[in-house]
Amino acid sequence: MLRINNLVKSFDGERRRRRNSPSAPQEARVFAVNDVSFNVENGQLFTLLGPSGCGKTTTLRSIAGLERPDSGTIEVGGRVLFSTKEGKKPLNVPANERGLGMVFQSYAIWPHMSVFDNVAFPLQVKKRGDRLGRKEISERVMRVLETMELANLADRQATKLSGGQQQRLALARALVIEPPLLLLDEPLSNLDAKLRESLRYELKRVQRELGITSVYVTHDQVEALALSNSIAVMRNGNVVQLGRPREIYENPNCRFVAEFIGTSNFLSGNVVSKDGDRYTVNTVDGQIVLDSAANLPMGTDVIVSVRPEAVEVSTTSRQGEVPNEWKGTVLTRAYLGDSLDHVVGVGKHELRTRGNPTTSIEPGTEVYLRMDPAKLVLVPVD
Ligand SMILES: Nc1ncnc2c1ncn2[C@@H]1O[C@H](COP(=O)(O)OP(=O)(O)OP(=O)(O)O)[C@@H](O)[C@H]1O
Repeated sequence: MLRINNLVKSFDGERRRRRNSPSAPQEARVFAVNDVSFNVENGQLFTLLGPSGCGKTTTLRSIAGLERPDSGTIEVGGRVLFSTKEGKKPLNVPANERGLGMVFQSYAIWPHMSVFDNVAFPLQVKKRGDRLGRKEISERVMRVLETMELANLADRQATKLSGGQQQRLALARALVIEPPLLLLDEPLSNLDAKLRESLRYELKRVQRELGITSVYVTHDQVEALALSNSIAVMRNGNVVQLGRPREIYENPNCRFVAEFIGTSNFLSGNVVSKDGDRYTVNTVDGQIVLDSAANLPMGTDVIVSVRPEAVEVSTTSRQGEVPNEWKGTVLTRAYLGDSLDHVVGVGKHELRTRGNPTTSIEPGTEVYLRMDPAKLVLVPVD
């Protein structure tokens, strides 16, 4: 449904020109999007995830037609919206002719209109040939309002809605034109945590029910994991990893991704032996064995990423029965409601563990940490 190929968008750097030195050099151009390619299948929710400034919004705005890329191609449903293919005339379909649905962080509903009119407006301003009759508009608006659970508020003035209802209205307005592609830029970030969580599921339900292909921008990894069929993790204008949520969480391909998605312990070491998929890694505090499909030669410097939930903490030893048992001392613990974290000092390392809240061990206690080889991830050194 959506194909992005080799998209590049740069901006002028800041001109450090002072009044007394007008010839001061301009800073290098900022490559907000630097050779980004990805495809989104029909009916999928695809998320661009990354820290502030990594190029998510610029990618989305380029798809929307609100930024003019330097080069690349953008295709929606087989229709080329932007292209700078060599030897061909550049093509750039204006934003208002792309027919895409957009929802932004600031929901920008029209305050002087009712809920119904807000949703009807995009249909009423369609070009004469494409315009629907009054009855058809009314039916379509009410259908979308029902999906968004706003039908009973159709006559209410838009400003007299709660934040969550206003955001649902913004979504209804984007959906009513039945766009081939829906673009969402941090649509939930203005809402409080509880509302954000409930709207997240609502959004997923609507997206799945309507089968609408969507591109979602967020810096919130929990939101990305909960909502997406696929995630592209971005850094400095590049996509560093692209995959399904579980793949990205369980098999981050570099330290940046492992750090950005969830919490991880990192153990530096080097490969001392390899037998099939089973690696042995030496660290300053002991050996670790783990399973990895990576193909790394002996002596390679690596990082072993250990998710807190992959570490079992216990006051009794099973030395000799299971691999990867390390002895340490509990430094702190934190009760998180549905789980309990211990931070355990082992030599030079401090490892965070996460487990059932019924296991709570006093700081200062000597404990044994056990790490399941199948749950550890070998991450190449960046
Ligand atoms: N109009 C502009 N002029 C100059 N630089 C810009 C412009 N828009 C974006 N940039 C720069 O491009 C880079 C990517 O910005 P972008 O807004 O796409 O990032 P983002 O990942 O969406 O960040 P955020 O989550 O903070 O919105 C940043 O370094 C930003 O400063």
